[in-house]
Amino acid sequence: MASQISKSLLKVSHVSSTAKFDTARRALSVGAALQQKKKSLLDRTGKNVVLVDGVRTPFLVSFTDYAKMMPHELARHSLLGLLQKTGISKDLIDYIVYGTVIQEVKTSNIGREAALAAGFSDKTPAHTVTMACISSNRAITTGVGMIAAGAYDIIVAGGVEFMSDVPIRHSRKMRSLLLRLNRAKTLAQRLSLIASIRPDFFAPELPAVAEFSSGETMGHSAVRLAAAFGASRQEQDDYALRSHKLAHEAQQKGYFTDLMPVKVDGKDGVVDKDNGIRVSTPEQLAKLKPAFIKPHGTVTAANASFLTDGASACLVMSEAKAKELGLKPKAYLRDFTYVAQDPVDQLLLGPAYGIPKILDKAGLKMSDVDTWEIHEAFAGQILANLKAMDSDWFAQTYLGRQTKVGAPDLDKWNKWGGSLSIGHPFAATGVRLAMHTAHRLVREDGQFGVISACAAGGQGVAMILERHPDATCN
Ligand SMILES: CC(=O)SCCNC(=O)CCNC(=O)[C@H](O)C(C)(C)COP(=O)(O)OP(=O)(O)OC[C@H]1O[C@@H](n2cnc3c(N)ncnc32)[C@H](O)[C@@H]1OP(=O)(O)O
Repeated sequence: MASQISKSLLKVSHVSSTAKFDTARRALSVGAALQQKKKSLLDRTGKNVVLVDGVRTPFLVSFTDYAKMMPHELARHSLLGLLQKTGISKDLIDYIVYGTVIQEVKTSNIGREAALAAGFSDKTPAHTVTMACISSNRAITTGVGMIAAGAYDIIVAGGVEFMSDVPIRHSRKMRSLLLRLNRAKTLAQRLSLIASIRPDFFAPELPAVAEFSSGETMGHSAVRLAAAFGASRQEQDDYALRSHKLAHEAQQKGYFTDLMPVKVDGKDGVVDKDNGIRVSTPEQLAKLKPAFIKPHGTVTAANASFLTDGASACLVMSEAKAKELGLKPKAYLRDFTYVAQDPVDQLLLGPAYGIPKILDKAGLKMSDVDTWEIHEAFAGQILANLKAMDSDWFAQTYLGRQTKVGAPDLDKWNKWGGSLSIGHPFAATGVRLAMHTAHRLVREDGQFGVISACAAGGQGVAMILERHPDATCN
């Protein structure tokens, strides 16, 4: 199994640079229309909900060019970028659903603050969702639900994450003291409280990218998961290298058409590229020390997703509404499901549960899927999910199936890189997955794309997008 994956990875990085993309480009250049090879999927909503288009800011390694901004400002850029790209008037937007994971305390409903900052009417409601790394998937599917319920017609969904500035709290002892100090009625009470301060009160509480119920960091969990499924350090490094190579190639070819440049105050020019894509050599990767469990852990800074700043936004409505407005949708949002499992030993296995569930629900086979866009939290997590899906034991023990789900075709898997290379601003990633799916379906002349991601809390999402006949990859 291990060597099969490694061979496939090598094959993918070779194939991606040659015949397939050239064929896709030729097809595009002659304006080839969608040739549906398979039956269209059933519309479950009665509204034929479509993803009209979506954008994102460039994803930047934290503490780089966005470092002095606030998260709602970054989110504002994505909202304005979406209006600019689609040409839709902001007055037509009925509702905004926006994701974030690590909340800036001053802007707890960041969707609302970002909308106001972007000049949306104060009559446009907005709420913020949080579901860890799948928060913007949750925002999109909340929008689908609102449209299906007939509550609204036109929804903006998206997400932002800003790891360059996260809330750091005083210790519990200090917080308690400060709150009591605030309520003290006399000078004597105040002085007595101040006199009770001890040095350990000053130790701050730093946020960790960790699971609340177990206290374990995501990275630590990924090391254990990779070990449980026998994903070696070499395999993880190979996968990470593949991700960076494919992202670099896609970036060079100008495929990231969902990017909207950001002008950062006080800086010359604009930020117009993701800055975490870094193709290294296998030797450089092999030299890196374990990042989480020392000295034997297999997860390093290079085979883990890095802390990222970024925001995204997309436009969702019924197909009829898009037609009425003269908009050309990119994809149908055909189906979705959420899964949840043991947050300790199966924290990052969302795709292994979500993918078979959504395919069964939609009546599709693995071979019907033309593009896979799967969130890469860690290379070891991706390999563990692939191995779980290709295991009869996993299928029988955990999925209640007689036989394994099977291994997806890696020639169709994350062909423009993924979160390991492009970056992973937690709540913004879902829209990036959706837009890469929609655009790849056009470039690769496919019909169905599957998105899946794991999330803290042991949860996960899987979605099916179907290419829209009017779709372009711009
Ligand atoms: C559901 C979910 O999505 S869960 C996932 C949630 N995400 C996470 O948990 C984020 C995980 N990532 C992290 O916490 C951090 O990125 C870490 C801890 C892995 C690494 O952080 P840092 O140590 O600050 O990384 P840093 O960028 O300094 O890299 C460390 C070293 O690796 C090197 N390095 C990093 N990437 C690469 C690469 N692709 N190729 C070669 N070298 C690399 C750096 O150059 C650096 O080398 P140096 O020490 O000689 O300067």
